[in-house]
Amino acid sequence: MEQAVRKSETASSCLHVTSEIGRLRSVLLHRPGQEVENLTPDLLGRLLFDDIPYLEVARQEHDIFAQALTDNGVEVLYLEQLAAEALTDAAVKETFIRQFIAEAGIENENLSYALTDYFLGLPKQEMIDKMMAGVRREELARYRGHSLFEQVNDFYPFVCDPMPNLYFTRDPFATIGSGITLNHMRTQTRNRETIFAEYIFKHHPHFSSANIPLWFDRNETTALEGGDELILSEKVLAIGISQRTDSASVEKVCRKLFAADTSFETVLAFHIPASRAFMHLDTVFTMVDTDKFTIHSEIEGPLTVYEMSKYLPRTGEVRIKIEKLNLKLEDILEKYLERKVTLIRCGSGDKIHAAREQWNDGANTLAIAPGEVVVYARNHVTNRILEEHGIKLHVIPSSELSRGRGGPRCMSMPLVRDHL
Ligand SMILES: NC(=O)NCCC[C@H](N)C(=O)O
Repeated sequence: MEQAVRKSETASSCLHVTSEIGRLRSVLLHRPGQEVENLTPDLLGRLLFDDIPYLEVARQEHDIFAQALTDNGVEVLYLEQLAAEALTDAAVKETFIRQFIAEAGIENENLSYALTDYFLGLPKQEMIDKMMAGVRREELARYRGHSLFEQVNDFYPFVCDPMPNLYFTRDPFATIGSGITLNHMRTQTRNRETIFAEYIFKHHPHFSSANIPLWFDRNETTALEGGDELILSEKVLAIGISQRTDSASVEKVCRKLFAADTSFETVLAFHIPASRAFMHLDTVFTMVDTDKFTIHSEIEGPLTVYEMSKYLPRTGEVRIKIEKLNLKLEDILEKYLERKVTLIRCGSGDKIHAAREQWNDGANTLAIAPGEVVVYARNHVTNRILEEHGIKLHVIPSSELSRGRGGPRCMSMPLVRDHL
C-alpha cells in the first residue's frame, strides 16, 4: 500500500494536508447518532464520556457546525456514509462484519452467527448506523444465550457496545501530507472506530485507487491518536507523547515519513502531562494563523520536546537524529517556524477562566483558513481575546457536543487543505 509522496504532489489528490491552517477544502465528520442515546451512567468512564449529551440538541449543534463549514466552501463528508459506500462488494462486506464482530470482543460462536445474520439482514446504511449505535440483547430476537459468560453477565444490556466517541473524527486516523496514520487507539472502545477508516481507505472508490501511504497502521501495538498529530508546516510536525500516544509510535511515524519522499524534515515530540484534561496535544494548543496559536497557559513551559530529524549517512539509509530540548513553547515555535509567534492564552490566562474554558475545549479550534477558525460559543473569554488578535470566528453552539470532551478540531478530520 505504501508509496512515496512526492513533494510536487498537488492538492488535486483525495488527501492533501500540509498545514493546520491552509484553506480547508474537504473534511470528514460524523453526525452523532443513537450511540449517544445508548450511554448510561455506568458506561461513562469506560466509554470516555463525562456526561450524557441530549442527542436531539447535539445533532442540531453538529448540523450548525457542518453548515458553517459548507457555507465557507468546505466539502463535508460523513464517516457513516463513506463506510456504507465502501461495502458494495459482498465478500468485502462479509469480511468487514466478521472483523467488526471479532473486535467487539464476541467470542461465543452462536452469538457471532446470530449477529452476522442480524447485520446481513439490514440495508447497508442501517447496518453501519446500528454497528455504531450498539446492539442490545433483545434485538437479537431469536438468539437465546446459555453460555456461562452470558448467564453470569445477563445484567449487561449490550452484546455490542455503543461507540459514542465517533463524532471525534480527528482521532482514529490522521491525514499527513497525502497519506494517513491509521491509528492504534489507547482504549478498546476507541480502537474499534478505526475499522471504519480501514475499510474506507481500502475499498471506497474515492480513495481505493489512490495508493494512499500508511505512516502508521492500526495493527501496531503501541498507541497513537490523531488529536496528538499537528502539522505545523510542510516541513515540521508536532506529535504529543501523551495519555493517548506512546513515544514508540512517534518514532514509527518518523521512520515512515522520513523514508518516503515527503516534505517533512522534522518531527517535534512534545511530552505533555498524562491527564484527562490534557488528553491530546490539541486540547492544549492549536494553530489559528500563520503566526498565532491558542494555548492553555499550563504548557507554556519550559517543555520537554524531542527534536527528531532526518539524517542521511553516506550509505544513503535514513536515520533519525534525536535531540532533547528544554525550551519555552514560544521559543520552540519561533525556532521551527522561523518567525515571531503570538501565543493567545485560553481564558486569558486567568486561573478560573482558563481551567473552565480549557476543560470545554477553548484551546481546541478548527482553522478553515489562516486567521479564521471555528470555536465553541461557551468559551466566551477565549473567543473575545481571539477576536482582539484579529482572528475571524465562526461560533457554534456547544452545550451538548462539549460533554464528550472535544472541540471543533476534535470533531473534524481534514482531508484536503490548500497548500500555504
Ligand atoms: N482530539 C481530541 O482531543 N479528541 C477528543 C476526544 C474525546 C473523547 N471522549 C475521548 O476521550 O477520546
